[in-house]
Amino acid sequence: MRTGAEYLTALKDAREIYLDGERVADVTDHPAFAPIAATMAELFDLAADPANKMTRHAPETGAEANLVFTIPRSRDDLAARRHAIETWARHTHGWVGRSPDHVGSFLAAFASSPESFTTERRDLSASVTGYHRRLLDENLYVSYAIIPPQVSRATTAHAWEGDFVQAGVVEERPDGIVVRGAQMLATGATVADEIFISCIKPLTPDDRDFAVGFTVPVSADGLKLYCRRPYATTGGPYDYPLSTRYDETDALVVLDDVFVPWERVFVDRDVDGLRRQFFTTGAHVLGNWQAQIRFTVKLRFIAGLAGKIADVNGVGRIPGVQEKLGELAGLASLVESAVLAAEYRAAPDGNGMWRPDARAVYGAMGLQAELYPRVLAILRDLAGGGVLQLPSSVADLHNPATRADIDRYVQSPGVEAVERVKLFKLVWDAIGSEFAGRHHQYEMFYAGAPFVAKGYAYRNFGYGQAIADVDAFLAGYTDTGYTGTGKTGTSAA
Ligand SMILES: Cc1cc2nc3c(=O)[nH]c(=O)nc-3n(C[C@H](O)[C@H](O)[C@H](O)COP(=O)(O)OP(=O)(O)OC[C@H]3O[C@@H](n4cnc5c(N)ncnc54)[C@H](O)[C@@H]3O)c2cc1C
Repeated sequence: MRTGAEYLTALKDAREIYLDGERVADVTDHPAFAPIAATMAELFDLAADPANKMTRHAPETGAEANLVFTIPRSRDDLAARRHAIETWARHTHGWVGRSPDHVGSFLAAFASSPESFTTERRDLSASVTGYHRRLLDENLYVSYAIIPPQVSRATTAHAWEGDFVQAGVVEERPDGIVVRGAQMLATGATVADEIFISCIKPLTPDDRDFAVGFTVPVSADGLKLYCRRPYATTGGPYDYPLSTRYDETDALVVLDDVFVPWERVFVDRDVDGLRRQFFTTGAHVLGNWQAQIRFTVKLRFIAGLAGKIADVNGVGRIPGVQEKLGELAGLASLVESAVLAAEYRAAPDGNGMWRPDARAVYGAMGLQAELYPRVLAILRDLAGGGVLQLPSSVADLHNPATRADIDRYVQSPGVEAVERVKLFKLVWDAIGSEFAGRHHQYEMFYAGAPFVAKGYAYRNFGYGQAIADVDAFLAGYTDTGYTGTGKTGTSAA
């Protein structure tokens, strides 16, 4: 199994990353990227340690592989997968959204359904299964960019001014395709091995050239990453304990005529193929189950922060405060329950891949855009001004001239200043720093805009059965009395 050190060595390649108008020479020693690269390396080391039970035999390769990249073929496999995902998520307390298990889950599900990548025009099934074997063998970190750049949402790319703003095929060669254009928003790509580029937003037949799915090494010729402002450099670990460790960085991916060989192409100018890729294969539900497992861990951590603030501030016994903590506990438990319900109601699909229950996964995902802001609001409410009644940085604790005042005025019963300041700086990094603001946006948008996430919940709820139950009830009486035919008490299976 690939170790963290091996992963870090592999990042020292010719990747073209731009930050503040300059090209980044080496992500592993750049202050904006080295911390998250180190965190990802820790994840690979965790997976490689047999004590963590994160590997299992993969029939596709005949060797031990990282469990999070394998195809779940039984209920036990799903349970083991959840444990492995939790092990990684607990390491970052849920603050790293795009750890390698996210896109890895999509890729595993793709490979479970090779026929979804076969059309009369082209058979790309061997590309998908071959790439999955590489993922298992090489333990790769793949990130993705599957959303068109936010140019206009009034139309799709074919109607935009300028050719190939969204990534599309400009040329076909005997050995592959040449891709030009951009795609958003590749979280983690700066420190990934490879990027999966595709489009999950619905396209029209006129967008055929943009209907692609393929992987490229981050160091591919012509591939550029334009990063947003980094947060890892905001301050030190005491002042910004989350920013300095877990800033995944987000980047716009630009492809300047990047050549992609056929063995890396999964969907080639096939609008329906994109839907099959994400939905017929079960990739979307398996990948987003990972996201909800990770979210569960983060919510428990936030609940822990809230409970600790209440303790330190001496308000934990007040019924009104317990009500707020109770609401937070309820929200966290709801998501955890959805994760477990998805596993409990999982079933094998036609290819024998066990799919987490879509209603449970999408039910939680559909609520996330309201749930996360509510969770933050409760934490803000409990924190009060404590997150601002803080020294500007740890330097004030190190200066004897200021330390005495901080020791005297920024403490709580049984909690020395250095510990109280530490806690409240952590809380600020969760609710108020730029890192926190990005996380707020992330949880609302990572699976699509809120209206999109609710669309999944709507379509997978089983409204047909729910409406049929109401119809059956309505049929049980008329304006003259009971008909005797109405069934009550039916419920969706
Ligand atoms: C921090 C962060 C990390 C991300 N990481 C990744 C990643 O790793 N990989 C990746 O591929 N993507 C990633 N994304 C991108 C994410 O998938 C998109 O943000 C998401 O799909 C929504 O698209 P959009 O941002 O273009 O919003 P838009 O589609 O432009 O929507 C923005 C808003 O416009 C309104 N709106 C637009 N269209 C409609 C409509 N038809 N009906 C009703 N209202 C509408 C809604 O208010 C909507 O919320 C990330 C996003 C964020 C914020």
